[in-house]
Amino acid sequence: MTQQPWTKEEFAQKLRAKGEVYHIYHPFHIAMNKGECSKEQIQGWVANRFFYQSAIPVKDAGIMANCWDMETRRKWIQRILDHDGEIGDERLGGIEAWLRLGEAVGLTRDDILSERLLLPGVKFAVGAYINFTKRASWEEAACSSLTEMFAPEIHQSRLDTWPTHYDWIDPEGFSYFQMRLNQARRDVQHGLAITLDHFETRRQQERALNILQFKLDVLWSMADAISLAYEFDRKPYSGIADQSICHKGFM
Ligand SMILES: O=C(O)c1cc(C(=O)O)c2c(n1)C(=O)C(=O)c1cc(C(=O)O)[nH]c1-2
Repeated sequence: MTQQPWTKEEFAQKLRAKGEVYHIYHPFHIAMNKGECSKEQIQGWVANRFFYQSAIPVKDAGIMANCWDMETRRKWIQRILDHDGEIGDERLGGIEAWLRLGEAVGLTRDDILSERLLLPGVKFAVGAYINFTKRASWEEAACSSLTEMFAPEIHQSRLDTWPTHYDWIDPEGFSYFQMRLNQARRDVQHGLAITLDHFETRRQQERALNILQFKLDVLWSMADAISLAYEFDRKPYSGIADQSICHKGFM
């Protein structure tokens, strides 16, 4: 027997309920916001998360390349500009703001851009996200961005706790988190409207929940890789080879 679709309110509620397994609850992130991370752990997280940051506009350009709806593209393009910044606009793009966060935690730009601290596990998780959004329809890809529903809370928790716990971090570095509060809320309004309209049958709605779970898995896997390397001191090839080995390219 085919099950009745959930109403839009019920469906939105089910999507929001997925926040229960957001990476804000990952032990590494909990420790980070309690002030329990060392400088090296914070640096490892910032350098690795940079790869996610720099992948976001590539991911969004891929979504736009699959999208024949002009109204959607006119809104979606803003996500690329938020991260890349606009020529002639003195506001920081997200990628530049993240590089400044890197400097604020004591890394050089080269430490980050050279990818020498990048962990293969983080790279694979980010690659899975990019590849999913390339293959999926733009509506499904939009749905996969909905972990952003939960992101303002994690950005806010960093703004609330880091300045006291990590007073060695130059506060200028926090502007990325500040900027994302409103940008993420606006992105979510758009992504959620697409999702609620597109996934109509119960089967489709369940698929949307599965897509959101996929994205939660991406984020959790990144945190796992960072935690293994920096919390449990088990970087890849630990004890057998140079621990900064990681293949280049191949996305
Ligand atoms: O710091 C975080 O925990 C976090 C999480 C997420 C997320 O939930 O995907 C994003 C961001 N930050 C972020 O800064 C960002 O620009 C972003 C874009 C997207 C996306 O899927 O399109 N997620 C996120």
